[in-house]
Amino acid sequence: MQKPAGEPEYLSGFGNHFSSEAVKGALPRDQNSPLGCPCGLYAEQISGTSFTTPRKLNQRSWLYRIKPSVTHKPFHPRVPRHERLVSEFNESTSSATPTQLRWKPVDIPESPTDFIDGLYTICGAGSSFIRHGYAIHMYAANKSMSGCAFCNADGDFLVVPQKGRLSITTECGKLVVSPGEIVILPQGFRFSIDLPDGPSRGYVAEIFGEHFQLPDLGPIGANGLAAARDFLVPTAWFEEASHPGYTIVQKFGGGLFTAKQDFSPFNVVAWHGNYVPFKYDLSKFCPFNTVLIDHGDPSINTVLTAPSDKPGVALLDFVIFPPRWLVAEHTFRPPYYHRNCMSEFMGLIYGIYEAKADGFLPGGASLHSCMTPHGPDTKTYEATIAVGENSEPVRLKGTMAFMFESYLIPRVCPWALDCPYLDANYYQCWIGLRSHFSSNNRSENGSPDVPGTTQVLSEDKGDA
Ligand SMILES: O=C(O)Cc1cc(O)ccc1O
Ligand SMILES: [Fe+2]
Repeated sequence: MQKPAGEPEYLSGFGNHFSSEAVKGALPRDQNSPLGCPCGLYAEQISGTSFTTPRKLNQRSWLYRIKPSVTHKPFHPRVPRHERLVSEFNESTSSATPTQLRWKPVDIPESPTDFIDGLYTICGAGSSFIRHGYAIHMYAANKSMSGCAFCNADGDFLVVPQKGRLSITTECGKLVVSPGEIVILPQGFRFSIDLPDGPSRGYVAEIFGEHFQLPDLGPIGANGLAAARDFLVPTAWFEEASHPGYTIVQKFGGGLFTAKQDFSPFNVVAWHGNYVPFKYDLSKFCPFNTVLIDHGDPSINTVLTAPSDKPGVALLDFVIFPPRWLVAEHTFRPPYYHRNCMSEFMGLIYGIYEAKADGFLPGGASLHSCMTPHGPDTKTYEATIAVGENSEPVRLKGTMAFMFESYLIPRVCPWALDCPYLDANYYQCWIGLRSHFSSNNRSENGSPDVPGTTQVLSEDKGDA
């Protein structure tokens, strides 16, 4: 159990089978569904995987609640319609473009806007109906949700706040999530988001038909990257008072539906299981990197991965670029120029991203789709070359960028392509890259005098 200052109580661990009770004795001890539950509660199971999913992947929880979720009036399409949420990506909802795209941070709306109304889809692939694919959304909001809870039947949300804390009430209890932390809100859980700091902005990856896992560590060994014990899960919390006209807002196939009930859905007195919302503080990440030469692939910084059916190929990886030491010798240290069969959506939580001297701002975003060339901008390239061979170890400080990377190629929503925040001049950041080619200069760094390089190489050979 942990209780950071000003926060609710949490349980810790990743993939554990947790138990929590807000009233002692409320959790049935010997079975899941007794004829009469302790304290007169109703037993209700929430399944995050099919009943027959293999045990090591199976996720479900048992909630013991004052009234069951089913006690509500019928669902109706929400009026007015939310025009900018998409969960099926095809010609009618979105378009394909290989162009490098970059967005400036959006302004926080002036009119009252809660998390639901402030959420809008940028891009995605596949479909929530066939349980395969993902959507990338962003949100900009200024007001707490009131008298309503959100429930996403389509997929799991991975929320990356960039500005403003999220105080989230879930059926399992409360989570306070600050910029620099992330939260997973699994498919089907009801939650309500308060904004204790007012203006709030951030990013959301939604995955269909999968759940996030910790990546395998391979030769890294048993420790490193995100540690299981740093994932925090809420403890049971409930409200009992009647709530006439309480609204459940259900996202179902990208559309929003509402249903009325006369009580709060946060009426779970006790629960147990392994299907739970959780948060993670990115500053706890233990990065690994090259200690001699070259720039490692970004997969080394994977926090969570949602696998596809193909080994090593992600439906969606969540990768971060945290503060760390850059020490590589005779190496171009920023990210290399590249084209990738995977598609890369990036965001910046704070600071400056190592591949972009300017234009990629906190709260902004970029999309480099399948095989679209990208890499450091001209300023970053020139500055790196100017420092040259004798670069000392450098500590990247005060920065947190991230990437959602997928093997499915995203289609982009029309409002994301038409909006004033799209940086029409993005391509200009590379146009200044000049040719340094000279057939007379064959030294590896393109410079005739390379202090130290030859000596270090021959010392290495001598040791072997
Ligand atoms: O494109 C990017 O900025 C993301 C990225 C970072 C990196 O260090 C290596 C490869 C890569 O795609
Ligand atoms: Fe990249």
